[in-house]
Order: sequence, then C-alpha cells, then structure tokens
Amino acid sequence: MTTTPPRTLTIAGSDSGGCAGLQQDLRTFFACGVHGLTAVTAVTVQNSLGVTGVHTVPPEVVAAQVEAVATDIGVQAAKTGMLATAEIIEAVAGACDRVHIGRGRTPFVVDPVAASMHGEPLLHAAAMDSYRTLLFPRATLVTPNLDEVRLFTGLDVTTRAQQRDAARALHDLGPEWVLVKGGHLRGDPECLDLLYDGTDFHEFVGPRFATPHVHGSGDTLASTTTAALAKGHDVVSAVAAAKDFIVESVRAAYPVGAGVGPVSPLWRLPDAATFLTP
Ligand SMILES: Nc1ncnc2c1ncn2[C@@H]1O[C@H](COP(=O)(O)OP(=O)(O)OP(=O)(O)O)[C@@H](O)[C@H]1O
Ligand SMILES: Cc1ncc(CO)c(N)n1
Repeated sequence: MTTTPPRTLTIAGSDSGGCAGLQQDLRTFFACGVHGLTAVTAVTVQNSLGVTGVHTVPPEVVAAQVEAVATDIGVQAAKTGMLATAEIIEAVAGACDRVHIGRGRTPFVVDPVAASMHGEPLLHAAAMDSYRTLLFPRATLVTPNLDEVRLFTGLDVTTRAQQRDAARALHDLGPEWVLVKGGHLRGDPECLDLLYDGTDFHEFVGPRFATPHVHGSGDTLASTTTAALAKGHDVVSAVAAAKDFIVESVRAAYPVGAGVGPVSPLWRLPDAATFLTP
C-alpha cells in the first residue's frame, strides 16, 4: 500500500480560467506532492481578460467544508485565498479554531486577496476590518502584495526600504510572520520578497522576467509555502523553497486566451507534456 501524502487545505475562490484561485492552488499542491483539499468560498466568472461575475458561497457552507475535511482527512497546513466577504471571514475564523488551524497549531498561511490582477475587487471593503481582527492574529504567515499592503496599512511602497517599513506595520497587526511580496515593485530589476517575524528580516531575491503571463503567481507562492510547511519545513525554509518554485513557475508561464496567462507549476512534471501523446 502506498503512503498517504501530507494533506493541505485551500480556502479560496474558483477561477473558471484555471489560472488563479483554487485551481492554481490545487495544481501547485499536486506538483509539490501533497493531497489538496478545498473549501470553496466563491465562484468567479473569469478568463484571461478579467473577472465579470462573483457568486459567493453561504458562509456556513464554507465552514462546513473546512470542518468536514479536517475532521476526517486531516490537514497538515492550510491557506486562504479569496474570502470575498466579512461573513465568510468570520465563518473561516470560527471553523479554523474548531479544527485547530492557526498559529501555534496547524500552520496557517493567509494570502489576503483583495483584487484580481486586472483590478476587479474580490473582497468587500467592509471585510478589511475582519482580516485585521480575525485572520491576521491567527496567521502563521500573511503574504500581501504591494496593493494589499497599501489597503491594510496605508503605506505606499516604491523602494526596498519602504518594503521593510511595510513589513513592520503589517507585523503589528498580529501575524507571526509577514512576507511582503515585491512583484509589483516594477522599477526593481529583481523581485525581492521580504520575510519578517518582528525581529529578523530575510530577503528572497529572484530574477524579474519580462513575461506578461504572471496570473496566479501569488497563489502559487502561498500554496508552495503551505505544501512545504505541511512537509515539515519551518517558515524560513518553506518560503525559501517557495521562492525557488515560483521563479521556475514564472519561467514556465504560458499564454492562454487573449489576455494574461498563468505561471505554471507544470515545470515540476517534465514528462507531463509528452504523456498521452498519441
Ligand atoms: N515578472 C516576474 N518575474 C519573476 N517573479 C515574479 C514576477 N512577478 C511576480 N513574481 C514573483 O511572484 C510572486 C508573487 O508576487 P506578486 O507581488 O506579483 O503577488 P500577487 O500580486 O499576489 O500575485 P497575483 O495576484 O498575480 O497572483 C513573488 O514571489 C514575486 O516575487
Ligand atoms: C478566484 C481568484 N482568486 C484569486 C485571484 C488572484 O490571483 C483571482 N484572480 N481569482
């Protein structure tokens, strides 16, 4: 009998285009050798050009999915993506408490998704406070991009020094660790992601590729980190592994549709492209 792989849970929205959201989380989990579980929060009508509809799942159904998989299948690490509303955030916080997901217990990565990469909102404005009071204090790690940093702290980050100020301000909101992602620091010739635990900074620097196809890059980074935590890495080595993984995934990005294509965890499965070739 084969050994059961570690189980990772994503609490996230569906992207019908398969580039971001829970679809990207699941394929990243698969490529990282963990069994992916899902608690669906919302269905988005989305393609490579943007989001044209959002339909949320009732909060009690989101909570029930978390509890159903955690109590039977077990969760070694969990992450959140699009949570959409204050009511869903409240339900997620309650369910995670009941099944012992959160800092000091099962590792919990909170990716505070606020908008699509095309700028369409994926979070109600009224839900910002729920993130601050209910999720950041429960998080092992929060992973904001620079737009989310501005929303949560009011800080505009245009330099690496300001990235450090932002990490300090976010850490004050209660998470154990903060990763301020630098993908949006367009003037920087490299991509620096900055990790902070309230004492030490850790810098993860990678190349900045010229590709426009970076849809799902934040989801891939957070999912890989979650998979590494489930396999027993500490936060610093999990983020280091995730940074190596995202660099290869951006290098392997491909176009779909008329707009922005996804970064691709498929680089990890080199045989897959030729498998099933007639
Ligand atoms: N052009 C690029 N080349 C290489 N790495 C990149 C590039 N753009 C982003 N990254 C990396 O991808 C990860 C996600 O960063 P980013 O700041 O873009 O997050 P995000 O906006 O949440 O992503 P998305 O909304 O596209 O899912 C980071 O590790 C970042 O350094
Ligand atoms: C469902 C969903 N989650 C997250 C993002 C952001 O990457 C997106 N575009 N769509």
